[in-house]
Amino acid sequence: MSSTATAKKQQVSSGPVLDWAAGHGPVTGALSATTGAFAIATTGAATAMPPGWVLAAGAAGALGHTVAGLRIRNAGRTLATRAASWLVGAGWTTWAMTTGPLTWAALGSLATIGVGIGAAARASALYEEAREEEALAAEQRAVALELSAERRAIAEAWVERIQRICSITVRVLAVEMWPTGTGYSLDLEPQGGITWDRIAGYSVTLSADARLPHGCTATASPGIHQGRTILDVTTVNVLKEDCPYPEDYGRLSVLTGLPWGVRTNGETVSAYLREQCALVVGPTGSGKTNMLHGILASFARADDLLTFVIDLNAGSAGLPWVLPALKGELQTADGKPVRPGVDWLAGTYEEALLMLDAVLDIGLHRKKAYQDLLSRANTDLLPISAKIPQIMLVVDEGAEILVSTDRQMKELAKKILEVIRMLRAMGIRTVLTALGATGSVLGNLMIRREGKVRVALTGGETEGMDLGKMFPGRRGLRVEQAPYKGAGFMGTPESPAALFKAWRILPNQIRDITVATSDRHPRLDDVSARAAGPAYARRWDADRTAWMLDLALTDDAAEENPAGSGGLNLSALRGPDGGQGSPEDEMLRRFRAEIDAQFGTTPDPQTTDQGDRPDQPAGLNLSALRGEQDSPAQQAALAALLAAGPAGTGASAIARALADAYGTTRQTVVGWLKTWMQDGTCVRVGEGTKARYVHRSHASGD
Ligand SMILES: Nc1ncnc2c1ncn2[C@@H]1O[C@H](COP(=O)(O)OP(=O)(O)OP(=O)(O)O)[C@@H](O)[C@H]1O
Repeated sequence: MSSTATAKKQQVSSGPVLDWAAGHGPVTGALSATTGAFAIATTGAATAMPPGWVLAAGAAGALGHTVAGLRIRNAGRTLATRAASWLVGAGWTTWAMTTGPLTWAALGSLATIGVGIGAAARASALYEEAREEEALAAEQRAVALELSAERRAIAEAWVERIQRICSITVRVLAVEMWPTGTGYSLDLEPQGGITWDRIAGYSVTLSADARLPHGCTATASPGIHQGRTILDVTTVNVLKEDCPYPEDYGRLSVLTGLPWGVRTNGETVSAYLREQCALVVGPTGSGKTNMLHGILASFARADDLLTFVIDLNAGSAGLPWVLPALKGELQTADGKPVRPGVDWLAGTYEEALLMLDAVLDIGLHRKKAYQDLLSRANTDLLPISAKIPQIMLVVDEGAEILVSTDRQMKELAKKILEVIRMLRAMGIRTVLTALGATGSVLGNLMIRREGKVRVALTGGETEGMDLGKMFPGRRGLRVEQAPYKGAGFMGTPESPAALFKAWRILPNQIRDITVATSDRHPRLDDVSARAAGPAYARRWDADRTAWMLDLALTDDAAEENPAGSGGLNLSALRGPDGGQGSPEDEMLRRFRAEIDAQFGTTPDPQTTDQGDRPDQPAGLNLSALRGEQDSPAQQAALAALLAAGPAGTGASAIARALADAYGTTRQTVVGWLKTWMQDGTCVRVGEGTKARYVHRSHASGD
């Protein structure tokens, strides 16, 4: 008894060993069947295997495949083809075993059977495929039928409603259900040359007639051409819910749009500010400050924007973006200090004036200095990039500054308007906020013309909220449609004014974004930094940022000691005799030293031989806050200065002396020397490259 036959018998009876549903292509299937049959026939003939066994195995094979085929719902003809292949194969094997498999007749008929099985398998595979596709298509047809029944019902209802209420006959060309499930859009063709604004005028009545829930609207806007209208119908009030600021802090660009919130259909609404200025109106409590943080977040995420903020209300709009970094509370993943999320923050009139003068100087200088670049690029718009960043000037309650009658405010207003009027091409744009959309704010031609990105946060407030003036030509917008904090209307040249919700952004997200975007902020290009001069370079100096820390200290002190007699005392803000610093002092000192070393935007003039004059500083230089005398390196520097005697010494010589022991850079020594000069510890003799520093104990004797 041959072992092959036994094995085959075992396989047939043991069932699970064979996978009857195992896939074979027509060619491999036919090959496998014929070679298998031939092998069994030759072995069977040689070992005198009873031919009946092969027939039994063939019948079992046919049965197994039929059962498996039924299970996966193969077509009848596929089952028949498979079963027939098994039976024909088994029949040939039985015949060949009795008559001898190695004859021309046996081999020829086996080849013919192989070709036959292949062809039949191919035909049944094609048939199965076609069957599957047809089943799928039928399923889709059923879904589409159901959907189109719903769409048809919507279309019919709106054709009837518009006819009844507006007396306008419309044809509905399409109904698109929003993927968010919060409404749908109708593509309408009003008959008789009627335009979209006629339907828009009936928006409120149409919404009421459609029994839309509160906060939902039917808003008409222009379609693909003048004879078409899009009617957006919201059926779920998404404005009521909080929309948290998305956790993706990915890279943005002013050229590709800055997302500021979401529409009622869940789509993101973006501002394109390369050429446009923006106006954000919101009465107290409407969520304006929150929205401003969302805007600053979008600017921080862009790698071709630098943000300058003016907030005369104690800088509160910009402080959350600056203070945590300035106080050294933040660190990047690799332990580096973090750059503030805005590049310049002015909280006082004087600082705002400095900033505006610098911005105007930058703009005017860019016009001259980039002439070549503009002609090479064949454009009159400065090509903005990470190398030549756009400056976004954000002025909180700026619209109120523009209409103020106060002398100082008028001075600022004049400069803000100059920026808006003259510096579009040179990549300087503004975002102004206002408490109300009143005639006095929107009466300004410059704002109307240049500030077409407009946001009105209503918070349900109707006073001073003239939506008609804010979004001229856009009918059917009513304050009552958005009575929620952070909700309102936003319109841009690209996206007509409609309801939207500003993302809710929390302080910890501001900190996270500050960290995540720290190494993404561009540097002010050299041309601009030179034009802006010391006003820009020294924007983080102690005397100019003291107010921020004072505010923080006042807050901390108030918390710790209501009487106001305690609290933190940062040695950076003290005189040299201030004594030991707290851990906060140390952190501040380290932050300033590192940020000076890493983020110098332009060379600090005191680090160049000729520029050793305090009246010509440049670069992000926080050294003025380095007043502490408690670091060993600084003590060593002081000792070197003393040791130099009346002849004095230079910053380079001191840095060289300290380099090995402390790794101190020349820039750091320059900072110490400057502080010592200011507090009288040393004096400078000589100018330019001949400048030497002499300790006061030697200088006074002369
Ligand atoms: N987009 C928003 N989503 C949800 N809630 C918001 C949103 N914006 C603001 N709020 C809520 O409204 C409150 C007031 O917001 P915000 O301080 O931004 O208003 P404001 O208009 O600047 O008011 P004020 O001028 O008094 O500061 C917030 O504390 C928050 O609870």
